[in-house]
Formats: sequence, structure tokens, C-alpha cells
Amino acid sequence: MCLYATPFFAPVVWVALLHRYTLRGDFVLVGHAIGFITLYLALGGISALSDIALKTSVEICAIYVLTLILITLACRLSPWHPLASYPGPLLAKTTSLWLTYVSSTGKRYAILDSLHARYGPFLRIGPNALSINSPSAVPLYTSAEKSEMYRYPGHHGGTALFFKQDSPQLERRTVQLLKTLEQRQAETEKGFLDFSETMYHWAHDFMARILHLRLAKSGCNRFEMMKNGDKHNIIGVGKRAMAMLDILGQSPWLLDILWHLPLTARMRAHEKNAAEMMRTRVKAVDLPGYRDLSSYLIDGEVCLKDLEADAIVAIIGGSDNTSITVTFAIYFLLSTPQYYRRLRKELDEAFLDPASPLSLNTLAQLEFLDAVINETLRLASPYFNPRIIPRGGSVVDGKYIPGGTIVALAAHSQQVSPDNFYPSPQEFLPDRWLPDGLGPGTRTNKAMLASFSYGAHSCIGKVLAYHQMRLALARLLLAFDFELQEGFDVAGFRAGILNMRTMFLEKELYVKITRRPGVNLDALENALA
Ligand code: HEM
Repeated sequence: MCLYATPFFAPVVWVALLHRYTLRGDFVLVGHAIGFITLYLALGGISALSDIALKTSVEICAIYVLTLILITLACRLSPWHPLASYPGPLLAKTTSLWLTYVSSTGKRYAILDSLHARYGPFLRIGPNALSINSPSAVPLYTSAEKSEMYRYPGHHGGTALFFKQDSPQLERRTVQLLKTLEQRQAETEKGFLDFSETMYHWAHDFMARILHLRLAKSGCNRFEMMKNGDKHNIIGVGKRAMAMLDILGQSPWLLDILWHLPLTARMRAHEKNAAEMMRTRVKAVDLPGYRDLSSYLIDGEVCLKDLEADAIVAIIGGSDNTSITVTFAIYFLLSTPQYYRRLRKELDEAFLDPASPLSLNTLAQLEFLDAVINETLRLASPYFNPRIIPRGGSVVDGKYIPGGTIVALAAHSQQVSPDNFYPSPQEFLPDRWLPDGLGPGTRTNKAMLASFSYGAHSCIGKVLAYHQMRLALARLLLAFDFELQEGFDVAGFRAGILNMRTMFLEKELYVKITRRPGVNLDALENALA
């Protein structure tokens, strides 16, 4: 009898003593397996009593698990829970698996937006997590660290840090982009090409170039995706790895366990690819005369494990957002021809000779170009960047949030809120970013463009990203006339934008490009050589 009482008490001790600590799911699982085997053996598991021992152990474990679940649910739903006063869906309050599921839809930003409309600015999205739909949450980002969601899964042990910029490479790669687009279009049957795919290749080639990453086994020098395509599916594997990290990272304990199973094979493959590329870079003897980004990290005596971790993040992080934002900008411009014509006019007037190098400083002064980029980011960067409230807690809009709570600004909701962007916050209206805005009554709360996040862990590549996006858009519009595929579903494309840290498109952007009269890409290439 006494034996059967133990599993009732064990979870109480477990919840009372250990709930403050973040335990790795795989360690907890192994610990429990060891506990079960020990119990089974202690009850005579390998003796003649093995059947009774197995039955008793299973029964005790079942009581233990059931009690643990009930106690956990009671704690999370109790009126004494530190987040009890915050409203939210019942399921969200009971398990982090709710947010994991919501993240897996890619529509987390829209789901949170509609829940905020129902429950108000403070929304409980997990047993210990809040989404805050208020500009007042922004200061939290200055003191808060990243949540457990950012712990790299498995047991890699490295920490990532990075980057620097390289303008001539960016220029050359962008001219190569123009030629690649033309060449790929010529190879299509209907004359329309998948624009985002080539943009991904452009951004990855540039990123690999500035880190000098390369694949050892294939002997392939850097990626050269614009030339060779993505033969090793680096982008596909990397994006799926990021998406899995985003989905499962909402329940880090689950990710710890799944990390050892086939479901997460893509994540391990991405880690292996990136680590291998960085190790090859470290050993390389045939480097060019100029210093690449890895040189700075290597000279800084960053340890190999950390360099490998940098490569894991760099490959996707430095390429994905930039290329997809340019894709979205082209989409928005083609859907609103009046803005397309205006941007082209601004560029034509600023660069009379499209075959000459484009000065990044001149580009940075083009008001309408930046307005287009900012408006694109506002509508199409629905990111979710959770942080952890430091010990001692914080107060937001008069509400106390206990230390250790995971919080995330409802970035998309803020970016389309009429309180911050008015009028027509859902519409692509770049003028709202210009000094006169959209006329009297315009509200453009620039601080609430959350695309690069805030505080200590905001994007360190922001300046480079703007350079890349300005240059790519300028070169594309100076060189080509663009046309959407006939019957292109403009509304459907936007509705099919999915975010799982990285972005996915349910519908591809098919465009036709035609070289503008007088544009000589060979002359341009020579000018940059
Ligand atoms: C349009 C382009 C880009 C956007 C919208 C963007 C957005 C972001 C955001 C939202 C974060 C914070 C992520 C989080 O807290 O989970 C971030 C972090 C970061 N970004 Fe970017 N990014 C862009 C381009 C780049 C580029 C080109 C680079 C590389 C040169 C880069 C390097 C980084 C790094 C290293 C971090 C991590 C910073 C840290 O944790 O301390 N990003 N970025």
C-alpha cells in the first residue's frame, strides 16, 4: 500500500522543488526511464517474480504520471498562478504545446492578432508566456534576455556572434543576379520565373562569400547557387531546420526529446552542413587577398564550436529575411503600379547611367526607396521574438509581470494597428513614411516597426540588410521592366505568407522581366570588375 502511495507524493515534491528550473526534456525522460528500470529491478524484475514486478512498476508509473499531469494542470490553472490574472485560451494556459501547434500553422501572427482583439493587449499564450500588444512592451527588450526558445537544440555547445559588410562583393553579386534572372527566365517554358527562388540564391551566395563558407565534400567553391542552383538543398534544409526550431522551440522540453529522433533529421543535417563548411573555411589555404568576415571571427580567437554555431545561424539568418523582403517589395510594387512607376522615376533621376556602380550613400538618400522598403517590412515581417523577464519582474502598462515569464511583443499586430499606422493600416501606402505622410491626420509610429526587434538582441545586420535591399531593388528596377503572370492571385499571394521564424510562401511569385532599353549588363559587369 505504502508503495502505491509513493507516486502520489513524488510529483508534489517534484513540482514544488524543481518547477523553478528549466530542465532538459531528454534528461528528464532518461531520468524517468532509469527510475522505472530501477523500480522494476528492485521489485524483483529478473527473478521469478518478474511478471508481478512489471505489473506493479507499470501501475506505479501510471499513477505517478497521472498525478504529475493533474498537479501540473492544477498549478497552471489555479488562481494563485503568477499569470492567473492574464486572459487567454484555456489550452494555452495548460500546455506549451498549444503555442507549438499555433506556430506550426505559419499563421501565428494572425491567430495572436485575433486573440488580442478578443482578450485585450495582454494575452497568456503559454503556461508561463505572454504576448503583449502594446508599444509599452518595447522597453522590456532592453533588459530581457532571449527565452529558452533560442537554446540551440542538441548538445552542440557553441554560441553564435557575427558580422560585417562588404560592398564591392554585394555590387558584383547583384549584377550576377540580373544575369541569372534573365538566363533562368529564358529556360522556362512560359517565360515566367519563380522570383523568390533566385533571390534566395543571390542572398546565400553573398552571405557565403562574405563568410567564405564552402562545402568540403563536394569540392564546390562557396555556394555559387546562382550559377549551379542549390544542388545540396542547403536552403530547403536550412529553412525547414529554422521552422522546426521555431515550432518545437515553443516547447523546448519536447525539442530536447525529438532532437534524438528522425523527425528532426533536417535540423541535424543543417547543423552538420554549416559546421563542416566553417571547419573547411578555418583550414583553407587558398583564400583571396582581402579579409572576409570569418577572418575577423577567427582572428578574434572565437573557438571552433562558436564559429560553427555562427555558420549555422549565418547561412539562413543573414540571407533569408533580406531576400524574401525584396521579393515582397517587388510583389507590393507590381500590385500597385503607381508606386512601381514612382520608385522607378526616383531611381532613373538619381542614376542617369544604369551601367555605372550605384553609390550606397546615394541610395540611402532616396526617400521613396526607403519608404517602399519600410512599408514592405511593416506588412510582411510578422516576427515573434520571445524574451524572458529578468528576476524581480517588470511592470508594463501598470501590470506586474513576474520574473521568469516569457514575453513577446505582438509585432505584427502593432505593425498593422491603426494606433500606430493610420489611415488604412492594412494597405501598402509607402507615402506614410515620407515627411508629409498621407496628409493631415496621418499617424506613422516609426518606433513600432519591429522588423529588426529591439534591445541587446536586435538585428546586428540591419545596416547591411538595408544596403542589400536598396541595392537589389535599385538594380532590378533600373535594369528590367516587370510583369506579373496573367491571372496572378494578388490577394491569395499575401494571404499565403507563412511565418515560422523563416518565411514560407504558399503561392510563388511568378514574374516576367524584360531588359530596359539601353541597359548593358556586360558593360556594367566590366565596370565593377
Ligand atoms: C530584412 C532583413 C533582416 C531582418 C528583417 C532581420 C531581422 C532580425 C530580427 C527580428 C532579429 C531578432 C531575432 C530574435 O530576437 O529572434 C535579428 C537578429 C539577428 N540578425 Fe537580422 N534581419 C535581417 C537581416 C540580417 C542580415 C543581413 C544579417 C547578417 C549580416 C543579420 C544578422 C542577425 C544576427 C546576427 C542576429 C542575432 C543578434 C543577436 O541575437 O544578438 N540579419 N534579425
